[in-house]
Amino acid sequence: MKITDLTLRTVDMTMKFPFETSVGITDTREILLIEVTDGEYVGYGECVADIDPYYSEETVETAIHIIKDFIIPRLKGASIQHPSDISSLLAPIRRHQMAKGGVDCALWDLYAKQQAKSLSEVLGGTKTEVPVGISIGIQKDVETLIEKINVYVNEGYQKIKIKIKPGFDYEILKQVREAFPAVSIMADANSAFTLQDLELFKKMDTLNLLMIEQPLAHDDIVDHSKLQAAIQTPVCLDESIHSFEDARKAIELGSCKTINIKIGRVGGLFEAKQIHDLCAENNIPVWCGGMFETGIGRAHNVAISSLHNFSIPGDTAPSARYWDKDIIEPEITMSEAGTVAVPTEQGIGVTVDQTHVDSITKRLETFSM
Ligand SMILES: O=C(O)CCC(=O)c1ccccc1C(=O)O
Ligand SMILES: [Mg+2]
Repeated sequence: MKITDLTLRTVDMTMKFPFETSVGITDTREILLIEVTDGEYVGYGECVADIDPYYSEETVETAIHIIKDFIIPRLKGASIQHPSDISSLLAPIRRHQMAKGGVDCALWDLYAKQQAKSLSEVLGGTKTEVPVGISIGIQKDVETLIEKINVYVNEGYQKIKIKIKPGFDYEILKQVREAFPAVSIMADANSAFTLQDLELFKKMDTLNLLMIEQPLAHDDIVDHSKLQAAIQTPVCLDESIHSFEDARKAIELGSCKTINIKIGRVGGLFEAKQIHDLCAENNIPVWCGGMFETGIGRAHNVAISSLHNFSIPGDTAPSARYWDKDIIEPEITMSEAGTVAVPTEQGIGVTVDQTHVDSITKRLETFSM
């Protein structure tokens, strides 16, 4: 692969509404974008790190540091034949998955464009559209939550994910289930509970939830295996899984029955595909999580979701979910049936609105490769 330049760009974007999880509230984001070019094509990636270290130890600042001071020097000295080489090239850099993931995605997009293929095709995707779920932040009361769910169900979303935390948990989910007996409903705790809450999870176990996502500590697979043994509802791991090896161990321990694969959390598309394949071999369905991405990150999420074992609707809501104006055109839209089309154009299949991106750019630095 020919690469001539790599550009790091951060853009300031304000979400349509503050989004609360058990970790905190997100309303404005400084988002790190990675652009790689060979002089003819440009590949785009998005680093999903926040500006602060409360959800993840990585931040925009740490990612810029790791990319500038360690990843770029390794890329400069390497001969990359295929983007699947990047994962092993960057393996000596310990962790920093989100920094690696942004660069990895940009290089996969560039490669697909050089091959005149869609990213989905290069990854081995088989679907022409993917089912879409929606993630709903913690609301001020259950009435507000039910009102929002009613709107989203009517818009066609195929999975309703409800953020929970201590005090906004079983009773809320019970009333939601009573209001929507047939809707596919899941809960995401973002590690807000412990095994001391086992009785609470046994009560949730009566609500026919699709899954309970990351109920326990962000770095745990042992307590999750004890919880999964005690309840029928599938446990889904998100924050606990940073790599293929984490997934292998979690499966071996019985810590989960499904995995939320986030490209950025696991270090890029190759690792995400490896985890997808491992789960398929173990009859464990997967789905693609979201991190409030721009259309660039969402386009990567749609591409990876086209692989066959991404059989559960992902958090792949369209551009209008979070942004008054996305940085791509056309924006990602959802059909009335609750699906997003998998682009057939080259690479990620979306065009960056360069005028708009330039107008919201906060930081910009280009490195020759
Ligand atoms: O981007 C989306 O639509 C999903 C957002 C979401 O749920 C989320 C957003 C930020 C951090 C963690 C999570 C999560 O899935 O746990
Ligand atoms: Mg989650």
